[in-house]
Formats: sequence, structure tokens, C-alpha cells
Amino acid sequence: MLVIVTIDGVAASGKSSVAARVAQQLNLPFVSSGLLYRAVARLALKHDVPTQDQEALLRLLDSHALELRPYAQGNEVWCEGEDLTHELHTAEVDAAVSRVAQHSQLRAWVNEQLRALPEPFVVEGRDMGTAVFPQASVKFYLTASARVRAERRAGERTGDVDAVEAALRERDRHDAAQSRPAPDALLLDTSNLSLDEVVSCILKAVPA
Ligand SMILES: Nc1ncnc2c1ncn2[C@@H]1O[C@H](COP(=O)(O)OP(=O)(O)O)[C@@H](O)[C@H]1O
Ligand SMILES: Nc1ccn([C@@H]2O[C@H](COP(=O)(O)OP(=O)(O)O)[C@@H](O)[C@H]2O)c(=O)n1
Repeated sequence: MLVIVTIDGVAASGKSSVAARVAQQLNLPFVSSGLLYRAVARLALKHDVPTQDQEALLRLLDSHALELRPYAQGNEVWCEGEDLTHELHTAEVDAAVSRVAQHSQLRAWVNEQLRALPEPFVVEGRDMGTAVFPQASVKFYLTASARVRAERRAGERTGDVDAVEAALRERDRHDAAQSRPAPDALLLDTSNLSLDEVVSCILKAVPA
């Protein structure tokens, strides 16, 4: 059966880890939409383009072709022969990305890249079940307490748990506009669930 599964949620709620595992079980590709926003933020930082200047960001995209490659073992973003993926999960990009993501034309550009991907797939982000793939067959929205998310993420970033939690809360605040759950999404608080439990809960909702 051809399905799109959307997994949206707040920062560090488990979206990409869960999406990768769900996709593997379903033998589908998974798509990490946030990587495109992260890649634009990374390019802006690299080329000294102000993140509040949408026109300048769009010009940057015209001159630096970005490509999301949704491999099963992990998504990559390439820019003109260079793999940018390893540069996208830094505190610097975390701090800049929400400013990039607030621009409507830039969001339209990201959405165009995503809608051009061959279906079916599992896709994760903030607005996959609302703005981008409202027709998706199965929609989830993941949450977890800010403390739990900070503890999980602290191992992946420099800085103590308090600083990571403050940065996550700040990003959630900036991302609030595009982070509303779809009315038909199933909400899952993962604070007290293991990754395996979250994955099995989602798989139960996918039609056989
Ligand atoms: N339910 C869970 N239980 C334990 N650890 C989790 C769970 N979900 C995610 N993690 C861990 O939390 C961190 C953030 O998860 P990630 O998938 O990157 O979240 P997101 O894509 O929402 O930012 C990762 O280290 C991941 O392994
Ligand atoms: N569908 C999406 C995905 C990400 N984003 C933006 O991109 C940023 C990074 O997304 P991400 O999913 O890689 O971040 P994490 O939740 O993994 O920390 C978010 O903080 C949002 O600003 C968005 O606006 N819409």
C-alpha cells in the first residue's frame, strides 16, 4: 500500500530517530525536512548572509544548489559536489535555523523540494502533516518534556543540560507558528517511552 507517514513534533522529541526506524521496518525511505532549513542556515553563516534577509537567502539558494538525498541509512544534504551533512547539527546552526525558517518564500522552496520526492516515504519535521502533506495516511506528533529532550540532546552537543534546555525552549518558541499538530495527527508524549515503544506505537497505526 502506498502511504506517506508524517512524524512532526518539537525539537529533539525523537522525530528523526523514530522516522528512520519506522521507515526501515516499512522498507521505505525516510525524509528529514529540517535538514533543508539547517542547510540554508549553514550557507547563510558561511557566506555572511543575514538570516533575517529573505531576498538575500533566496539569492543564495539560486547561486548554491542544495539537494536533499533521503538515503535509508541517513539523509544527506549536498551543495555543488560537497556533502554539507556533517556541518548541520551544531549549536551555531541550531541558533540560526529558526530565523531562516520564518520566511514564507523560503518555506515554499523547501516544500517544493519535498513534494518532488517520489512517494511513498516517512517524513519528519514540523508541518509535514499540516502544510506539506495534508493528504498523508498516517500522522503523528511527538512531544516530550523539555528536560527529557535536553537530557537526550545534551549527549549530541557541547554545553550542559540547562543550557541545552534553554536553547530548545527558545527554538520551540520561534518555531511555534509552524509546529501545530494536524487535527488528524495522533499525539504521543515520548518522555517515558523508549525508542522501540514509540516505533511500535506508530507501526500499529500504519495500515497493513
Ligand atoms: N523515546 C526515546 N527514548 C530515548 N531516547 C530517545 C527517544 N527518542 C529520541 N531519543 C534520543 O534523543 C535524541 C534526539 O532525538 P532525535 O531523533 O534527533 O530528535 P528530533 O529529530 O526530534 O530532533 C537522540 O539521541 C535520540 O537517540
Ligand atoms: N518542517 C520543518 C522542519 C524544520 N523546521 C525548522 O528547522 C529547524 C531544524 O529542524 P530539525 O527537525 O532538524 O531540528 P530538531 O528538531 O531535530 O532539533 C527547526 O527548529 C525549525 O526552525 C521547520 O520550520 N519546519
